[in-house]
Amino acid sequence: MTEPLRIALAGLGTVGAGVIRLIQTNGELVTRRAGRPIIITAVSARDRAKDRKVDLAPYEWQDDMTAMAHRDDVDVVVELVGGSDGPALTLARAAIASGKALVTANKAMIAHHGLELAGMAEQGGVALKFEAAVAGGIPVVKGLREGAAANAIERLYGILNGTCNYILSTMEDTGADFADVLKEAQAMGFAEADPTFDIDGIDAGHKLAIMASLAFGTVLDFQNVEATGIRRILAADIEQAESLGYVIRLLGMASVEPGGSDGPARLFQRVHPYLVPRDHPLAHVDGATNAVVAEGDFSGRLLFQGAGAGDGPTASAVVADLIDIARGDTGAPFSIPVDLLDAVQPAQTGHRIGKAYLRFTVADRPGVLAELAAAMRDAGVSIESLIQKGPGSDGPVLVAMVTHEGEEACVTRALELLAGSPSLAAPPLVMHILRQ
Ligand SMILES: NC(=O)c1ccc[n+]([C@@H]2O[C@H](COP(=O)([O-])OP(=O)(O)OC[C@H]3O[C@@H](n4cnc5c(N)ncnc54)[C@H](O)[C@@H]3O)[C@@H](O)[C@H]2O)c1
Ligand SMILES: N[C@@H](CCO)C(=O)O
Ligand code: NA
Repeated sequence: MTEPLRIALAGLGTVGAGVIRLIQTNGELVTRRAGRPIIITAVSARDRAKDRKVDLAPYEWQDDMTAMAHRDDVDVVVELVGGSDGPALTLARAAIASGKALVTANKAMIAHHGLELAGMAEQGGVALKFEAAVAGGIPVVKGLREGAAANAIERLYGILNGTCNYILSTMEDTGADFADVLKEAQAMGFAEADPTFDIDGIDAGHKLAIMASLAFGTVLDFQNVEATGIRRILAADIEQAESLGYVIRLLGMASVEPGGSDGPARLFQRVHPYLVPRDHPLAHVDGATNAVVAEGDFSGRLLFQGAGAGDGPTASAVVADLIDIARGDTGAPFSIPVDLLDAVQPAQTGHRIGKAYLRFTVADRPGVLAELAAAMRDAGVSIESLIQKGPGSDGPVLVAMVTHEGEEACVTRALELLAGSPSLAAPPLVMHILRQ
């Protein structure tokens, strides 16, 4: 029999326990596909006594997880601890430095330190794999790195955070407000340890930055992802978007803008709540599901959809990476060797053309609509449709507008003109509209 691939598992929470369950359940199938057995030699987590509903008896327990990086009976370290820095990063560096392959589900660590780790892995001739880090069980890293590798990717976008999608689609179905549904989403177990990472778009930003590097061959640049989350979305926004023919989804969106005579190419990366036309496939992605669209110049539109989180789907991605390693894949983790990735500046967004949804919370008195309209006129924003919805008493009313296509800078200018106006009872909300 061929030599087994021996792995050490650090972190036995949702994903770690899922990996053990998968290997115990599908071991034979995994061996046949990998061409050799994948066996767990050692495991490590914070609390040895905890009941994880999986049998840990066959594996050696190791209190010091970093020591797993130095064991002679380990070929691959699987990091399922989490956190961009701290023990996860220490372990990852130690594992690669001592010639082990590394598999991780840790998008925060890869978004912050992925290129450093990939550079170390390339130099050491070992694999670094992170399929589980981006959209959980959906094989989107493989999709971009392998399946779509022959294409220039023109645009990449998608629903990258299950918690936010669950919140938005539940608000849509039930009319409930954000705060109530957030509590439900946390109880579902998808939310990050710090749920602000989910609802402020940071988690989606981690995933977008990783995918953008894979898709465009650019230096991974999480710091320049422009991220806005979903905290300020009201049930009324969802209702008004619906009456205008849209649903609201938190999307990550990335593209490379060609340089031309204006200078070198630039990388656009944005996480933002978008209005998605009801006939677009992403409008039908509900609950905690993720979906990624990659537009290749030869492949056309590719849509990857499935569970972006949860023990089973995420374990499926981790073990798929282990199977690749067992088969001998030690290719560049980001598809192109780190030294050859293009270093690009972040895009300027003011000149981007698109439609926007603007929501104003205004005092219910004469002249307010005229004031909004005048600001739009003076900033060169053309309004396609407008809905006014009020409480029917003296309270503030909501005015929602969809603009015609125009430069984002014009919308920004209109909001500047209205800043500080006593007519506004709350800061306006702007959402972009997805271009088909
Ligand atoms: N849960 C999901 O659905 C999901 C999906 C995709 C990616 N991920 C990523 O997978 C990783 C693990 O997520 P999870 O949901 O399984 O987390 P979890 O909190 O359920 O488990 C974390 C595990 O790491 C251990 N751990 C934490 N800090 C430690 C320390 N200092 N020393 C030793 N052990 C320590 C804990 O004891 C626990 O066993 C994270 O990077 C997460 O972002 C999770
Ligand atoms: N918190 C993440 C987990 C999967 O990465 C989500 O809600 O999508
Ligand atoms: Na994935």
